[in-house]
Amino acid sequence: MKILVTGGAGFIGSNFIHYMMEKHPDYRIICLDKLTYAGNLRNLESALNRENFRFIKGDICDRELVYKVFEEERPDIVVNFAAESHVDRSIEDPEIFLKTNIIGTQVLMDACRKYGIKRFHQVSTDEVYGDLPLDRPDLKFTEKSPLKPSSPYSASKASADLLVMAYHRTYELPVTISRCSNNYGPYQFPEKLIPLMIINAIHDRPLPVYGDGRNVRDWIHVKDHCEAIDLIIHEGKEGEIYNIGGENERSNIEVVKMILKELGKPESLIKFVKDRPGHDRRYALDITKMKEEFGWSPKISFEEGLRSTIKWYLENRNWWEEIINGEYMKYYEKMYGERLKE
Ligand SMILES: Cc1cn([C@H]2C[C@H](O)[C@@H](COP(=O)(O)OP(=O)(O)O[C@H]3O[C@H](C)C(=O)[C@H](O)[C@H]3O)O2)c(=O)[nH]c1=O
Repeated sequence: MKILVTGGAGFIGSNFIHYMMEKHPDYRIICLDKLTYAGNLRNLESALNRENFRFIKGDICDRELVYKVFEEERPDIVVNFAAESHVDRSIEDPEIFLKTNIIGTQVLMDACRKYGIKRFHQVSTDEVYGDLPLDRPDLKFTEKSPLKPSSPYSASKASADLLVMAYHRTYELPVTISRCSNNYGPYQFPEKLIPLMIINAIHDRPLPVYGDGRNVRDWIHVKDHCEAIDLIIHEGKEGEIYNIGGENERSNIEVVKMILKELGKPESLIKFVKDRPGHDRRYALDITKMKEEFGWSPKISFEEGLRSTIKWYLENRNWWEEIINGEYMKYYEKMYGERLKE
């Protein structure tokens, strides 16, 4: 089996490659990644010298390159992780989100049509459904919930999902889509809540919590997400959408306090800052379909997963010090400088 993993040098993509290499050592894995600010070849260090692994630097929007990769490798399965994924950045500058997340998906699917494929799997997000109110804990999104994205990022992912379903209906492309909740774990770029808070806390820097900190996210360890995708690409039904969630809803302030406690740092580091525009209140997924079709449910508890993630960041300082000593601090200053002064 040959699997083309796009965006495989990013957080979830690289975790997926590690998961697959261990689970299916006989598979050939080809990683196509543009190596944007969020991609890092160091995430793939242990895979790079394996014979059954090939890394190709490139953009999924580059039709010529994508067709060349298909011509050479003839993958059986494509798993599309390649995406611009940070909501705050999409609010600052939506254009690249539309290009990579929508046009890139189209180019990949055109290649799948041209060269033939057993499965095209689109990695999507629970954000396509929009948000839920805090005072209705009984409500959750199912795969049939309407799409109502709030940010340019989630609108781009929802658009791509629609395109994937259209390619299935019109061209009978064998597709599946998974919509996952908030991931955490090793190799996550420190612009996202959990790694940003861990790294700030280690440095005794203020922890910028948006708004009142009561927004709720459903957290899942990245390894549980990878396991679910592995099941869907092999056993999922063509044309189907699957919600993947952690059944682990937490307010942001609760998560931040857990991180501080684990690191032995004071809560006085918490600083409430100006809210994110259009900030989604609560995400919650109904994962009955994954449970009933595959007997899948998340295995890693949040307490255990968060502890091991904090340990990973403490033990891999070189990894993130290299990041924060680069362009990162410019981004940080732009996003948080003013807000932290207010
Ligand atoms: C970076 C940051 C975030 N937050 C809040 C904003 C959110 O309520 C929550 C998580 O934020 P983050 O940007 O880490 O993730 P989401 O906006 O929930 O979106 C994430 O989860 C979905 C499923 C994806 O699909 C996105 O790709 C992924 O980025 O913490 C703060 O309060 N302070 C901060 O400094």
